[in-house]
Amino acid sequence: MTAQLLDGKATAADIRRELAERVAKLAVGGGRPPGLGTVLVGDDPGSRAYVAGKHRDCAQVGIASIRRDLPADATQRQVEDVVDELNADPACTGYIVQLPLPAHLDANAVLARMDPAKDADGLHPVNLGRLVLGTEAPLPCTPRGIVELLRRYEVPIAGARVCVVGRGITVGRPIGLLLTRRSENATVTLCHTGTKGLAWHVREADIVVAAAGSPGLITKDMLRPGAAVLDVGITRTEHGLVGDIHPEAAQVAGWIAPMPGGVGPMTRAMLLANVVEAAERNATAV
Ligand SMILES: Nc1nc(=O)c2c([nH]1)NC[C@@H]1CN(c3ccc(C(=O)N[C@@H](CCC(=O)O)C(=O)O)cc3)C=[N+]21
Repeated sequence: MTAQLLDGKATAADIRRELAERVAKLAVGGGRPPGLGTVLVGDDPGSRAYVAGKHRDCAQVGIASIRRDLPADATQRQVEDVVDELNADPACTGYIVQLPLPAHLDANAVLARMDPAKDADGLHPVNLGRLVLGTEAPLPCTPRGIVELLRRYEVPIAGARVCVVGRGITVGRPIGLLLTRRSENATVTLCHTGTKGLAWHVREADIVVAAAGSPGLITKDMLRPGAAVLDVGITRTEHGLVGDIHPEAAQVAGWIAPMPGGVGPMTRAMLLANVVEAAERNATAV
């Protein structure tokens, strides 16, 4: 038996087509067209590639894009000035600050300075607070992409036992909050570097979300046969990109979202969805 593919690449393409229609409707309504800003500091090749991908996605869906690149030695003040500028720019309806920022910068202070209404990543402290409260907010893109992918392939979520591996702010921490809402109703175990008996926790799970950034961490012997397994890890090695899920896991899993082609493209599609939704909220708010 081999696992069914959770095809993030194809699903993200479907979502982009749906969003392009919604953007066209916004234009008919005479509202302001959505515009996504990106703030990139430094010249990490991975970060550059992601940001370039986001601008290509925008062009495809009809979202304008605004790009602000700063040198690796930019000061806190220079980055915050760009944040202030995008907060004030009416053409920028949503934006992201590409993470990680260089170590000399205070990323939390930068995120907190954003206008929460323009936070396309859902990572502003006010929006993370809303996620805890369960009130309306832009949702973090990767967790939202994972839920959307599971829904479209009809992987049962309600009542499922989910094991999340990794407690990062962009994936591990928020996905537990999302999946335990009443509308999803999963039971979530959050594992991390302090977890004792990781294999035992993973083996209990109907759904495994691997977001640790540890190549090949999840092996086939750890999995419950038939489990849905989503690879969110990306490590750059001399052999190319390597995920957190060992390739042999596909022999045991029921569903697999691979890296590449799984959660990554969904993350990008959800960023676009957050921008379009913010623009729709603006259109009805006037
Ligand atoms: N403020 C902020 N928001 C983010 O959402 C954010 C971030 N910072 N910093 C970095 C991580 C990483 N991330 C990815 C998005 C798409 C792919 C993606 O599309 N991956 C392709 C392959 C990519 C490749 O070939 O390099 C795939 O999995 O098929 C990967 C990684 C968003 N992040």
